[in-house]
Amino acid sequence: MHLFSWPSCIRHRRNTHFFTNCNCKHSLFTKSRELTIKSVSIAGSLGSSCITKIDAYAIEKTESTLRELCKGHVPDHVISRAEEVGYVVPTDVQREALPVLFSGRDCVLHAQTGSGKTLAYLLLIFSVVNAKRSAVQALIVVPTRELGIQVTKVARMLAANSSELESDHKSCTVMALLDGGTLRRHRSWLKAEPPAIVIATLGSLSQMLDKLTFKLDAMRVLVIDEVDFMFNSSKQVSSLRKLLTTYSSIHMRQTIFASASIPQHRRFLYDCKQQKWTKADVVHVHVNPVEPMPSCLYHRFVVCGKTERHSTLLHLLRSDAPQSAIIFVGEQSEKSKNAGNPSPMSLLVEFLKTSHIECSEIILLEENMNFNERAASLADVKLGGGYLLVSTDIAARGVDLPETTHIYNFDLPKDAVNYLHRAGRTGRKPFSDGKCFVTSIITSEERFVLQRFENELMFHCEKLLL
Ligand SMILES: Nc1ncnc2c1ncn2[C@@H]1O[C@H](COP(=O)(O)OP(=O)(O)OP(=O)(O)O)[C@@H](O)[C@H]1O
Repeated sequence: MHLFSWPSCIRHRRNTHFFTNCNCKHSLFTKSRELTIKSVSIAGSLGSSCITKIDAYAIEKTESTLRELCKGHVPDHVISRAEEVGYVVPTDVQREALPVLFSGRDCVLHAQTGSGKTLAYLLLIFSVVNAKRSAVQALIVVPTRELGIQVTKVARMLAANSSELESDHKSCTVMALLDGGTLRRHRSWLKAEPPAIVIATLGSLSQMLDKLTFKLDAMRVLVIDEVDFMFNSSKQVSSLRKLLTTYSSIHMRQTIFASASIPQHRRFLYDCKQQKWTKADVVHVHVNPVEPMPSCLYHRFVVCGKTERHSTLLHLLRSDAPQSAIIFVGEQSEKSKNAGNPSPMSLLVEFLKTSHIECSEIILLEENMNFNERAASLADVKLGGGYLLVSTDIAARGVDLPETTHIYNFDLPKDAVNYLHRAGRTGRKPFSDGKCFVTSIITSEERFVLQRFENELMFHCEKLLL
């Protein structure tokens, strides 16, 4: 055990909490209970002498590999597929969650954006489903079609036969049942040869369940991704409760909730047990509770007048010269729509296109596009090369574009949770220490809003002078 010398203000350690004798009332939390200290930061109001970020030290941590973690649980060909695409070393949430998941316990995966929660629950699913069984055995529910397309892609990649050696192996079938799809084809597929794994948006799933064309009696794993969003969006919450308590029972399934943000998580865990959304012994795997956002993110803000937002953004794009960036724009108000005004998105894209910025591709993604246009937009982004994605918050949850290095809040998000998820669209390379930038363009009246986000999410936002 090689403990390095803690700052003098650290008085002593009890279990996994550190107490200080500073009068600035802050305390230091380790990241997890195995005394593994990867990087901890001092939370709370800090006296200047103590602002130190204690650098990464692993105490007694022998790095395990994904293959070792999954041994005896996940079929070898699935692990080989994961290794082929670079998933060799587990991320923190995978290292902490997989042993709990393989034990069969219900689990709430609560870890930063881009930390690998998707792979964690997919590996669990592949350890449970039997490809030879013709029945839906695992169901993953997602809030948006875009996230559903992405999770389906990873699931199908893991399910594919990696080489001829496994050609006798029947690979798991994966169905995407997403809003905007023609459910007729899905109905015949479900009747003929039910897939082992289904990824669904709640709207499409509810339609199929209500029409009894979708049977859950063989379901062994139910995953609700972006769970806080699902419970908070009024359109979906009644269907979600029905799915959790009527269409299936907690005793017949392993339930997994995943999100990077679970506001008032103690209350949520209490509700999970009370409402019988999960079993009473559900495990809350909370990785890095003192840093809700990845430490590689560098937060900045620029103050400008209401009419200077476009020119300020243009200045930032020219000085940052990002190869791949996402610009988040607020949704158009109903009043503005009814007045027949052009959307802020289209005005901004028009401005950027006529400003000849050095960026190959300006791509638009917003709610009032139809599903095929939305899928085409994201497909354009994934084709490689640089991109400038201009989007509303539809791209804020779960969308995985690892090449993104810059996020611009052209309009501030409506709350801290949305700030966290927008910011989380960058910094998505788990083992890279590359810096990623989150820049907000605000008026002086909005400064207090951003300050509130800083307090809630415990981060510091640097003022940028152009
Ligand atoms: N073990 C791993 N090794 C290397 N890369 C990984 C590993 N696990 C996941 N990744 C990559 O990390 C990125 C983020 O993974 P993922 O989308 O699962 O994160 P997440 O926690 O679900 O994020 P969000 O909360 O934003 O949905 C993806 O590009 C994924 O390919």
